[in-house]
Amino acid sequence: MRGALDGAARMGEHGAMTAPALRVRGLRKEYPSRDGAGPVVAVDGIDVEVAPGEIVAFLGPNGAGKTTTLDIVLGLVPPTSGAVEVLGLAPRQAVTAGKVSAVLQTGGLLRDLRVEETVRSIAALHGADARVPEVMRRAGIADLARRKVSQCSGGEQQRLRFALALLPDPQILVLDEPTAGMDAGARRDFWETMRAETHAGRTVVFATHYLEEAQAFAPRTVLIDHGRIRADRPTDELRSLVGDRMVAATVPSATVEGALAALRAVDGVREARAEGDRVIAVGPGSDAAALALLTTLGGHDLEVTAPSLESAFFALTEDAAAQGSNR
Ligand SMILES: Nc1ncnc2c1ncn2[C@@H]1O[C@H](COP(=O)(O)OP(=O)(O)OP(=O)(O)O)[C@@H](O)[C@H]1O
Repeated sequence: MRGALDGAARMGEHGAMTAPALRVRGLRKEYPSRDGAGPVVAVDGIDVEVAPGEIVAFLGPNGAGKTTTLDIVLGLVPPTSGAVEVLGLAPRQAVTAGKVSAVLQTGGLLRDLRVEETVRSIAALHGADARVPEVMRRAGIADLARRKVSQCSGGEQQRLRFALALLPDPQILVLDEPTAGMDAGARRDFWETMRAETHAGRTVVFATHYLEEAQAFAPRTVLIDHGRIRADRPTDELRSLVGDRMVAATVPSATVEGALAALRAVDGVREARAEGDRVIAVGPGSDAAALALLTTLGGHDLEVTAPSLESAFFALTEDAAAQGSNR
C-alpha cells in the first residue's frame, strides 16, 4: 500500500504546520451480531490521512465498511477502538464548529416541507440565513424552491442535502454515495456542481461503488473491502492498472475495414478489432473513438464498457502477486 500517512501535516501560509483535514488511526468497529454469532467487524484497522484541500474517494463494494468509517468521522457512531481527528478536533467538535458537514445517503429531510423552507429552517440553526440564496444556487435547486420535498426526485433530494451541507461553509465535505439512485445524467450533473465547490479549496471525502466516479472526480482513491484498505493510490494509477474503457458500435458491413483503420488512427486507441459488423476500440482515447464512430464512421448502437470495481480488485491482486508484495 502507498504510504497511508502521505501528506500528513502541511506547512501553512506562514510556515506553521497545519493539521491534516482527517487523521484516522487503527480504526476498528464491531457491531453486535444480529443472530447471536460473533460480532460483525465493519471496520478492521483503517489508517488513513487526508491533507487539507485533497479530494479522496473511498471506493468499495456493499458492506465494505465505507459508511461506518464516514459515520465515525462525523461523530455519528463511536469506534470500538482507534482514533479519529478532524482538523485536529474530535469529530463531534468539528461538526459542531461547522468545520465538517455531510451529504448522507438517505434520511434527514421532512417530506412535507418545501425545498426553500427546508434550507431556511436548517440555516436558522446555523445562523446562516444570509447564505440561503447562495447555497441554493450553488447546489442547483434555486428553481425548485417551492416544490415539496416529497415531489423531488432522488437526485433533487440529494442536491437539497448538498445545499444543507454547504450552509455552514464547511472546510470538509463528507459525501456518502451522494449519487446513489441517480441516473447517469444526474450523476454527471451532480459531480459538475461538486467540482465548482472543490475549486474553493475544500477537502472532499466521498464513498462510492463506481470506479468511474472516483476517476472523474478524485485524484486519490482508497479502495476498501471487508473493513480494510486494500489500496491507497492515485486514481489514475489504479485506473491504468485496471485497464481501459471499450467502445463498440455497429457500422455498415462494407465499411468495417475502413472504420478499423480510422479508429486505429485515433489518438489513444490502443487496439481496434471487428466482430462481424461490430467494431470495438479499446484505450484511453475511447471518448474520441466514440465521437468518430457516431459522426464520421456512420456507427450506431454505441456501447461503452468501463472496467468494473471487481476488475480493480482482480488487477490489484494480480499486481500484488506479480510484485511479491502484500498491497
Ligand atoms: N448498525 C449495524 N449493526 C450491525 N451491523 C452493521 C451495522 N451497520 C453496518 N453493519 C455491517 O457492517 C458492515 C459494513 O457496513 P457499511 O454500511 O459500513 O458498508 P458500506 O461499505 O458503506 O456498504 P454500502 O456500500 O452497501 O453502503 C456490513 O457487514 C454491515 O452489514
